[in-house]
Amino acid sequence: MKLDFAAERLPLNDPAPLRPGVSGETHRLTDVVLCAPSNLATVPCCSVTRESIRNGFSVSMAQAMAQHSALTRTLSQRGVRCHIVPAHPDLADQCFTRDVAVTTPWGLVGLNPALSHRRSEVDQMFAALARHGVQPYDRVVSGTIEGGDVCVARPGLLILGMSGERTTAEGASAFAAPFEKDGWQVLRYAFDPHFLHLDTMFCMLDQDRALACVDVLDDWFIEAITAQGIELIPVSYKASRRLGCNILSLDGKTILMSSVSADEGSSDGRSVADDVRKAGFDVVELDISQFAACGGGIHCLTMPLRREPC
Ligand SMILES: NC(=[NH2+])NCCC[C@H](N)C(=O)O
Repeated sequence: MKLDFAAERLPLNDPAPLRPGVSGETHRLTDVVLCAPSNLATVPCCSVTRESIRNGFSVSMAQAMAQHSALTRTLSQRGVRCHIVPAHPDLADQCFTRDVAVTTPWGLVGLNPALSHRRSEVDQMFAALARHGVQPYDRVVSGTIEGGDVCVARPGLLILGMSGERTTAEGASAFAAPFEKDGWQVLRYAFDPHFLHLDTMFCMLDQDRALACVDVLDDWFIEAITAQGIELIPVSYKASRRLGCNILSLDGKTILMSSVSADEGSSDGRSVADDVRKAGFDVVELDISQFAACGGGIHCLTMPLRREPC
């Protein structure tokens, strides 16, 4: 079934149009924005994709479309409304909707991607949203910032990654301003551009637990997170490179994650999914190998538009 952007959910005369709002990464997800990978290609703009190219990988469009459909179907089956942005032929990374906008407690904020080939993705998403009455609340125009570096962890705590290449200190500050004004604590984490985005190394599972690639995260960051009462479930570097850390929490209980197998780099012969299951979560594993080879996982493929409570 082809899902048009919000078509069935947001009739023009809808008395209660969708109000974007997210105040925590693990509140119940009701609405999410995706974009089909119709034009997915290996752009050598991150370390993982460059490795794929070196290894002779090229995208199988049939597999990418099938994997993305399975993701959309899984979300729909779990009661999440999927809003699909039309794919533009010039935008090879457009399926990674996470990076171009972030929903905050006050509404949708357009970001300022660092890479020129990703900049117009913001306009594409906003045009699709506008056709259904959803308007952005703000847009970052100073510095650069990409959504993979933004973790609205839980009410009162915002975590921002800054590699200096994708997200700069200036972009992070511009995004953080309304949070700081509202009294949120903002944790800024600077790391090497090799790791691309914060969400390749750190993702919230529920209010008090997160997956974390402790091998590569700085000690001070691990301590700062732990001091927040957030327990870390470790993910190996190899598994996080396969986007094993890059998960989507549907409600703090159900986790959509990649089926990275144990021999692709998990500790003690267990997969990351095994560890998350053991911690008591309901895990749904999906094959996203085509996207992982292009540097993005399930967190990158999904841009939450509303979570409740928000
Ligand atoms: N949130 C993320 N980690 N997104 C991954 C984006 C991957 C994409 N190839 C890029 O380099 O921009």
